[in-house]
Amino acid sequence: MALALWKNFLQITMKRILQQRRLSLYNGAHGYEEELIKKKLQQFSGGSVNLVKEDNGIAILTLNNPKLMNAFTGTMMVELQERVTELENWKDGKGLIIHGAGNTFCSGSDLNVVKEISNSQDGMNMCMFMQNTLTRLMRLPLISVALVQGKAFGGGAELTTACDFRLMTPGSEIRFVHKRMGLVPGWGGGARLVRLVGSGAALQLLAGAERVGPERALALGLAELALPSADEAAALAEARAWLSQYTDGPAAVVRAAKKVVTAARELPLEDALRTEKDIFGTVWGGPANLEALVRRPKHK
Ligand SMILES: CCC(=O)SCCNC(=O)CCNC(=O)[C@H](O)C(C)(C)COP(=O)(O)OP(=O)(O)OC[C@H]1O[C@@H](n2cnc3c(N)ncnc32)[C@H](O)[C@@H]1OP(=O)(O)O
Repeated sequence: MALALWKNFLQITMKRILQQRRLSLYNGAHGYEEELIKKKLQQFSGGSVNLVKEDNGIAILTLNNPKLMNAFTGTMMVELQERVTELENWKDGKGLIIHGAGNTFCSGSDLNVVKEISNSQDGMNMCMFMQNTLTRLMRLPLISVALVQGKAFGGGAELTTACDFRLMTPGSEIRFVHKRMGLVPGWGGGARLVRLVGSGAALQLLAGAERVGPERALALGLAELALPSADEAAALAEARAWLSQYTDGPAAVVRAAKKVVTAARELPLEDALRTEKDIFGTVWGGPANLEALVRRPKHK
């Protein structure tokens, strides 16, 4: 009995590791040393990344380091990876809202950490670590929203681009300040920004380190909605209500919709079509489909 349980545990663990490898970009073959960089990042503690999974299938992920405008310390980078793993294993999940504590989003990586890992090996490993995490975040079968309150700067701006949607409160700003720090995006925010706003606008935002408020973000297609409330709790309630219109309904169907879009966004057409066929097979004749066939709703 104990042996069977142990074997089952090993199988589940192996499956999980393999799934994470598939969803990640970098492994040892790319010179990436995950354990090394995690050990290094653990040396720079402070703040936390908190996750609350609600019964309605929406999770709230809070970047919590308000003393430093929610800048990412080393331990927060590691915690973000852990929270993403938790979300990958949340089979009832449908939506995700990422926001910052203290009514501001995130001021990027903690500059104290940046200084300590400014050598090339640590920098490359940190870059691959964060790209892996944000790629897995982007590929979650959850509809994700960055609720931008206050400032989303540097790595914080990059994080917003790993979400499906960005909602901005009055007075908030997304700003790729990297150039002013002698940098370019390295957490995948450059590649994602070009796909969101096109190469011309992306170049202006990166090379000009331009401030993007709600109005301009809407015009660029960088944000989907300017929320009316600047108040922290009210804005979160508005974001939850906005997201609910898309997460309403059975988890299997909402998750399948996100998977179809992820495949179409990332794969060449023929591969995307085949993947779409496979995902279609998971809902065709499923409980929601059969129930709808009985109900025969009119889509007026
Ligand atoms: C991946 C690449 C990257 O992310 S590179 C990092 C890019 N980020 C930055 O350079 C942000 C630098 N910070 C700022 O420009 C300002 O602090 C901003 C965010 C505009 C906020 O200004 P303001 O509202 O006046 O607050 P403040 O400057 O007094 O900040 C409060 C305390 O927080 C700190 N803080 C802020 N951001 C960071 C950061 N990224 N790393 C470390 N500390 C940060 C400030 O230094 C300040 O701390 P203290 O009160 O002076 O001890």
